[in-house]
Amino acid sequence: MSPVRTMTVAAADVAVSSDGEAEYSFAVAYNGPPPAYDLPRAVPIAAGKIPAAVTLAQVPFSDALSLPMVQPLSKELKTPSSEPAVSPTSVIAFDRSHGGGSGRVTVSPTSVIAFEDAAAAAAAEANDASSENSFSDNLTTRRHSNCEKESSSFDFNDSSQRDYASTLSSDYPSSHNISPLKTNETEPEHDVKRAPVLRFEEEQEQHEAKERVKRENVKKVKKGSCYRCLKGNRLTEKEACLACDAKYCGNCVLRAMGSMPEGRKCVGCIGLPIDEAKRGSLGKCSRLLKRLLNHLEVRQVMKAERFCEVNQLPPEYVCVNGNELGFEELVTLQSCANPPKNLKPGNYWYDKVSGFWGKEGQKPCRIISPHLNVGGPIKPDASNGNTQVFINGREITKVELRMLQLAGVQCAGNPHFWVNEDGSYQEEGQKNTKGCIWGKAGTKLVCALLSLPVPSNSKCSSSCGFLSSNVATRPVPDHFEHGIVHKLLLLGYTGSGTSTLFKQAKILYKSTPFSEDERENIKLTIQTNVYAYLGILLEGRERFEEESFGNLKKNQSSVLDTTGTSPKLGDKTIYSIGTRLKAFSDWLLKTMVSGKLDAIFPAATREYAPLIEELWDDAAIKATYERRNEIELLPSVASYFLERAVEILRTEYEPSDLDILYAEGVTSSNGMASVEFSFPQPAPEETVDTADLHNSLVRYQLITIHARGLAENCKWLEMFEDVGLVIFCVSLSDYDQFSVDGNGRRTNKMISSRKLFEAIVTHPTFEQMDFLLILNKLDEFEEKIERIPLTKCDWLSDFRPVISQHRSGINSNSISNSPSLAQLASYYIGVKFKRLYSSLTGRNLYVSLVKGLEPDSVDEALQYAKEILKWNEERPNFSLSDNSMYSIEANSFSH
Ligand SMILES: Nc1nc2c(ncn2[C@@H]2O[C@H](COP(=O)(O)OP(=O)(O)OP(=O)(O)O)[C@@H](O)[C@H]2O)c(=O)[nH]1
Ligand SMILES: [Mg+2]
Repeated sequence: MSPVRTMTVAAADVAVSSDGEAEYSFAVAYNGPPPAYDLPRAVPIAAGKIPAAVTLAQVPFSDALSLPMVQPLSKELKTPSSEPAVSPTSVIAFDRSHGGGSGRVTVSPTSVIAFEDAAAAAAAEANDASSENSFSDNLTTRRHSNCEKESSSFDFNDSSQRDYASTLSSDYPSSHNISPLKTNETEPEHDVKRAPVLRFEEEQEQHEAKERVKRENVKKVKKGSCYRCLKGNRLTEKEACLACDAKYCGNCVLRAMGSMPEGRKCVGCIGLPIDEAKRGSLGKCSRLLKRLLNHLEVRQVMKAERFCEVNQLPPEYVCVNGNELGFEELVTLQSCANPPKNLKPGNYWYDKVSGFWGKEGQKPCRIISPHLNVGGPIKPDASNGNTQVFINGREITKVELRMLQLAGVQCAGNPHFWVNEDGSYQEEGQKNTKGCIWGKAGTKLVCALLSLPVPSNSKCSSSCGFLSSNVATRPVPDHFEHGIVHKLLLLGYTGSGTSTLFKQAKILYKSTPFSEDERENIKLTIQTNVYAYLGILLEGRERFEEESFGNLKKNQSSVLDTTGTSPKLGDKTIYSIGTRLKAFSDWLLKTMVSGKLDAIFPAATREYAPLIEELWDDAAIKATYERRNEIELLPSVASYFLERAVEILRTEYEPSDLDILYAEGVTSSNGMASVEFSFPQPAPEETVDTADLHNSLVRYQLITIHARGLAENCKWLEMFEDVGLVIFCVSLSDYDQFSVDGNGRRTNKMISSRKLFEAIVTHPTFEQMDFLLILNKLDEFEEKIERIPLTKCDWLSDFRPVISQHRSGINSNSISNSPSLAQLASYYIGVKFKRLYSSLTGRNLYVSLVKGLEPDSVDEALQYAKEILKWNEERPNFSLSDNSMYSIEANSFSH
């Protein structure tokens, strides 16, 4: 018997004759090379004469050899309207003689499966009620998808094929549990009464083929539209089939999915395994379904989805320590106290002593229940470690070694450790426990940063008794344990704005950006800062006072020159203050010089706060503040705080989010900080694609390291080999700023920034990593560039902007159309960095222009980072042409 090829119907027309009976005709569109023989023809037949097959009774798989058959109905099929629970599903067999004789079309009997429950019947009724329109709609839908499918599944050139069968699946439950079709070799022409013989051979392969075809279809429907009605767009709320990912809008989902005996699957996918990528969403009902079904139905469908047999993970898909699991092992693994969550098919390693669990060849991703009898013995190279340090017989990875070192475990001399489930460890062959890896405060945080798992319960803390600090006992989010978080590493030269961006991310994406404790600490930092700003202002006052005296003296001598008399020198200028304030000023400046401001001020606030009001009201301070632009050391942000100095320096002051954003020095005490978040979901009233919803659940971890930490030979950076994207921040307004090193050498800050950038992008850890350059402080830059030329910085000395006449005022109406000087200059700087990056790495740099103090601007930049990560995943699908987004020039800018 020749193999049977499934062919799809390319076009179907439906007409209703005058007597109310539907007439059907089918045609196959073929766009391939001209065949050497006559093509088969589709002959219109009367729908009423199509015999239908009844439901194939539950045929046990083991009975497959008995070749179950769909029996032809003894009576003729009624029209859909008269018999709603039975709908026509046509099978067309093309019978072509060997050697390319004239094609004949055989329309073979229809297979029909009755609905299994009332809900499905109701759905069918609803379908019928919508009468011809919806029915022809459905056909049109299929016509669209099938037209595309045809070219790949129909091969006219294969002359060995004799029979071609095409199933046209209906909206009603249909051929899904009538397994692969095999028709008799020779079908009598127009024999509409004989049933095809159905076999269960190669069921698995056929299912897979069917699934493949469906997936192909899924790809071909216009993006965003419903797979049934072809209407809607990306924003239309939809439900996706768990098996083939076909997406249906609210109007179509119940018709497409019927009673959902296996959860959310199209009727045609019932019996098919789910797409493993969707395993995590099993049993998680969408808003759309909740609206369409009542509470009880939702529960039933979700329960079926989670527990029905066909949706379970096949045990043999999971391989632990080199052994495929058996059914019992899988049950053991999944039902233990602390199972690997969202277990997917794959190869894993499992350290039965400590409970460490990971993907084969990778670092551990979770700590599960120990001592489970699953899989074989662990192999030394299970995680592909190369450190010569072993834990329970497995050579650990570099990142684990780093974690052990940070946890204070002595790792010199290539030790072999025996680590127990509670984290206590000893060297192999020795009796004494040396300590507990979870013992050191902060180990868990380090693990979080390194994407290493931590124990999910407090067992280790109680047994080791070491964990006392806040950090160590803070619950570590679940996703850290799963390692499904995208890491973004934020770096930049001192003062570039990394902390500001970091805080913006917290404020933008966290519901509680700062805890009470953090706010209390930040309050003290802000108050200390304000005293420091006051100190700088008072220092400026002294300078201005001296200058005034100098000027006065000069004036007096010139008066003396002309008059010959010596007028009495006044002992006051506009910048002079009274003795009380002078004493305070002297003391404050002395404290600042000694570097003890931090230590003294939080405590001294209560004592000195009353003086501040007096100080701020003083005319000399007001006059000094007027000239604040001349005080170099006073940061621009100081005015924000100084203008509210009295309020801020009161003990009852509580910083707002904006205060925290503007505050300097609040991000990290030890040079490193991290925050994890998801990009917010769209507002509930907006309807969204489930893919967008999924996106909004993806977790991101933004990690920042202070430039100081980077200076120490970038040694921190080795820990970040699994970062998805490095965000490097440069302050645009640094181009005219200079820093002075210990030897008194002045270096332009933009050049220092560039040097750090060079060191980071050429660091071995980041060899293959993408970089997003954030050109920050655009607001400051826009204002500054009008006053100070970019050429102040040697590196930027070849900036020759072409200023259009429009901009220079000849046609003031067109100003908005021509780029501003700031735009030209910022693009120029971006391109300078792009060229530098490209020359160092051969790759292209993404650039974003940002105003760090504006939330929307930072949001845009971080969303851009998210897109870059997404592109990275999809990159194999992009062609890297000159026009692509990876181009070196300005087209990978975002602002
Ligand atoms: N005008 C303006 N000021 C900004 C912007 N971004 C940051 N700043 C200010 O620049 C100063 C330095 O910003 P930070 O975020 O502390 O910079 P940093 O890189 O963390 O600096 P260090 O931690 O001191 O190395 C702060 O006063 C910020 O308020 C911006 O886009 N525009
Ligand atoms: Mg900082």
